[in-house]
Amino acid sequence: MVDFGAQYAQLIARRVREAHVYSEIVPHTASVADLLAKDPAAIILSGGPSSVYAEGAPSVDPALFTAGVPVLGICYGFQAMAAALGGTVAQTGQREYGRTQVEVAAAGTVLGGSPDEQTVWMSHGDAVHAAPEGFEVLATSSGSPVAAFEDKARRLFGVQWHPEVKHSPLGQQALENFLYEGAGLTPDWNPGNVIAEQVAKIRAQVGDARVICGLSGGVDSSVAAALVQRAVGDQLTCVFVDHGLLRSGEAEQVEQDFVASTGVRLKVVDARERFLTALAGHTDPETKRKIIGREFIRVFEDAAREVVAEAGAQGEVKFLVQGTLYPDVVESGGGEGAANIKSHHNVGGLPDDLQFELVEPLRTLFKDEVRAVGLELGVPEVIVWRQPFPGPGLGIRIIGEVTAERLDVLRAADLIAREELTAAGLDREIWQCPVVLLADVRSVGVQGDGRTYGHPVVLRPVSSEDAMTADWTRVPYEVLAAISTRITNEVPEVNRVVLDVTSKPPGTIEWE
Ligand SMILES: Nc1ncnc2c1ncn2[C@@H]1O[C@H](COP(=O)(O)OP(=O)(O)OP(=O)(O)O)[C@@H](O)[C@H]1O
Ligand SMILES: O=c1[nH]c(=O)c2[nH+]cn([C@@H]3O[C@H](COP(=O)(O)O)[C@@H](O)[C@H]3O)c2[nH]1
Ligand SMILES: NC(=O)CC[C@H](N)C(=O)O
Ligand SMILES: [Mg+2]
Repeated sequence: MVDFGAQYAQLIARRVREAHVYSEIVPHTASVADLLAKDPAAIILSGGPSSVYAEGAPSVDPALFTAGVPVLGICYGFQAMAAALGGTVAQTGQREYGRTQVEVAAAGTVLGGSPDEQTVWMSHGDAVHAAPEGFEVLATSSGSPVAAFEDKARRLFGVQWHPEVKHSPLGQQALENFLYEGAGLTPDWNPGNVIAEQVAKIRAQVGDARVICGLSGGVDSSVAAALVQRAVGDQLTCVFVDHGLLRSGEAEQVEQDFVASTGVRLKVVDARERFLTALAGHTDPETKRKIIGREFIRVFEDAAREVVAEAGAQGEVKFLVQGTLYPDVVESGGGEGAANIKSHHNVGGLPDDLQFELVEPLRTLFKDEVRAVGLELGVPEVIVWRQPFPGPGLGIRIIGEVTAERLDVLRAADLIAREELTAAGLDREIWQCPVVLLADVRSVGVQGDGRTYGHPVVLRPVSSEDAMTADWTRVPYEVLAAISTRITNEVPEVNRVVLDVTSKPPGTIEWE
């Protein structure tokens, strides 16, 4: 898989794993000779943020297409293939983000088994206007005159959409068509045991040193902690930071669920003052994220010193375990040439003077893979199926400055939304439902015959498999009504509840 700076690079690699074919990711800067030296049975060109016709945009050496290796281009990779072989790529003026219908004129190889029309997930502004000579156009959409093509003789294939995302229902089938039919591969590779592999790696990295783990009680850090515990046992101390940006009841719940079920040593740090002070006066989302990332590390440093002192030992804790997943890395701009969408506190938000060596056994995985590992490790279902909650917490759900009063307002509204969604039995169906306080926006209302001038909150229920793409959840009207009524009745500062009906892309899940 050649990575052109795709948000979805690991996702493609992962879908190939699911198809029982081994895959490796290489940066687009690798030469054709380097690529061919790996003796690939097939090559996939990923999407990416550039426009092929822009100056300095990564291009594909046409020699790649005469090497006799089957190639599938996806989005940018599709456009780059078209441009390299003499087709035309330009802006259509009609951008396509999210759910899109494509008309399938001919199934060809990759679209084998497709109906005449299929739903796909798109994310592009450029389009292929004319396919290169020798290519058959397989599909079109309203914004993509050429949405898929192939040259069967040369075994070159391309699609404008993203078959690797779950929101393209026939996407996996298209990838498998390419791998099995287009490239003639046999699905005979099996993922090595992630657990055994990671346990061995952790032991090799850590040796007999002391380790701390940032534990939020969420899925990722719980599974990471369980892996590290299996690897190095009681060399591990978990550190839970109460930064004041947590939801109602969260700190208590973490102590209860996690410690009770795992017996891991847990240190709880009350850092509420520290975070609030550091965040005072800041409104820019990236600034807030970086402050939060920095403060987390400063708290971990203090905690590490205490862990050593409490054990009556000498020296320092060198290793910090984090439950970092691949989406955190790529959204922070950590993929090969990938754009920085938002700096996740645990990756892009880390301070430059970080002294810890990181232990991140889940760094190339996605949430659903992590859940599977968690279940296999015996992590309890209440934890494995917990909805994600971002490390920066309510700090990135208050649009504007974060203050203690605003946090109280948001916590109250968030608790009501969670209670009603749980009562309606929607917890598994909904991936997560951020409640966002538009703290600098006010609107006029009337309550008890009096005028109010309060704040709106936004409900952002989304469904997703891995947070890379998402759609807004069609929550039944009665449930929305119950949430709205309760919030406006019970939270005096809020006089309006609105629903976010944006998919990802173009939106992200969190507002900041
Ligand atoms: N309150 C916290 N205290 C200590 N560490 C934290 C806290 N919040 C987040 N972290 C660290 O940051 C990492 C990333 O946070 P993130 O929210 O992505 O993962 P998670 O909380 O473990 O899982 P989930 O995505 O299910 O919420 C965590 O795995 C954990 O190591
Ligand atoms: O630990 C985290 N630290 C962060 O800085 C962060 N930002 C977003 N998220 C979570 O990541 C997923 C994707 O979020 P977005 O669509 O908003 O980018 C969603 O599940 C978000 O809740 C974070 N998690
Ligand atoms: N997701 C992509 O690969 C996008 C390709 C290109 N940047 C476009 O907008 O068309
Ligand atoms: Mg979390």
